[in-house]
Amino acid sequence: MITIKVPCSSANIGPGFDVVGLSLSIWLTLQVTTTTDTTTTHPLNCKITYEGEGAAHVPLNADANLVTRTALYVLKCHDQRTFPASTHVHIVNPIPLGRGLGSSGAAVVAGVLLGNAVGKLGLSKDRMMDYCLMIERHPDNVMAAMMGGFVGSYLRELDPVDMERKEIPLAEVLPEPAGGVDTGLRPPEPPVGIGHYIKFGWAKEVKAVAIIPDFEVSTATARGVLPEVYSKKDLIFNLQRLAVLTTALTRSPPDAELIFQAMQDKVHQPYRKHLIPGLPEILASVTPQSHPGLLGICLSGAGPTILALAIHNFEHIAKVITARFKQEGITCRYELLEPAYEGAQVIES
Ligand SMILES: Nc1ncnc2c1ncn2[C@@H]1O[C@H](COP(=O)(O)OP(=O)(O)O)[C@@H](O)[C@H]1O
Ligand SMILES: N[C@@H](CCOP(=O)(O)O)C(=O)O
Repeated sequence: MITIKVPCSSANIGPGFDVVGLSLSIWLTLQVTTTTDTTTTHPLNCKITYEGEGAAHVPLNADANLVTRTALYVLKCHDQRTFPASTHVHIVNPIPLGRGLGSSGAAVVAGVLLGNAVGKLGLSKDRMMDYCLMIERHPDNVMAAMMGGFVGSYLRELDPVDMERKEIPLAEVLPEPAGGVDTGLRPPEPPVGIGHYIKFGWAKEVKAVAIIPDFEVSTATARGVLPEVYSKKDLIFNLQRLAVLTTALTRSPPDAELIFQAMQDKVHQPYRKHLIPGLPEILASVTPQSHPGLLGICLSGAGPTILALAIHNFEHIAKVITARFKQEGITCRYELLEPAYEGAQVIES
């Protein structure tokens, strides 16, 4: 059996829009075996079973499910048109979908690892990132999920030929489901070295409380409300804070006042407030002064999850934010999470 484990992630951490990501301790797991049911043949040789978040609507056909569709992309780039005969992929997914905890990033990373493993391709993690970035085109979630921990990344400026390949419409990279029928087309291979990253340190006592509302915000929708251009003032506001934040979160004991201010943002959160009722009030009212133990608070990824970084008082902080959402008629659950330092793993047994 091959087991593939990929952590969820929280992108942005306030000012680091599309730049920083923190992998966290909720794990998407794939169990890959050979199916014993030889009476049924599955399209593209792949039987999918699924349990966990979104089980009622996540597709179970290999050319539609994001995990196996991604794996097929990697396989087809290596002239393997299907999964090896009788592949069975059992997906266990505790990452809530569309909540800003990087479920799609984890699915893409898991899919690339799956393609690499079943196709026996021997790709490095760095090369696999290129495949991930052809599909999820902001690096923060996929980089953190693959590499683990608190990660900063940038996309290299590509030469015009590579840029053309990288900008190929997503529909050509991941063609629409063809009902198990192979279109015969070889998909575009990624340029080499699209994304580059560095792992920051992390003060061990800092934990992440994720307050997860019971509604979804698709990342595509939440990117659609952002402006095309920003003022110099707002850009400098974020850059100043991000420069301080990445080191402030490594220091022990953490400086709550410094971190709280360094987690302020003017690039994405203000524009997303219409998608998340109560967001500005929550971000402004939960502070280290009002809630000892709190270090900083932000929208997790594109939301609607709120991420509170804290060193103690976790339950109280979660309950206060949950109560504020309740005033808006929104119910929440919360999880106390730790960084997933090791990132994505493939275990063969
Ligand atoms: N394990 C999975 N298997 C299949 N599809 C998934 C999985 N995880 C996420 N997805 C797809 O990704 C979508 C959510 O992506 P997105 O809107 O980017 O939100 P998130 O913030 O959770 O990444 C889901 O609606 C689903 O289509
Ligand atoms: N930088 C992206 C991150 C999206 O994260 P997700 O977990 O909501 O998919 C953005 O803010 O759009």
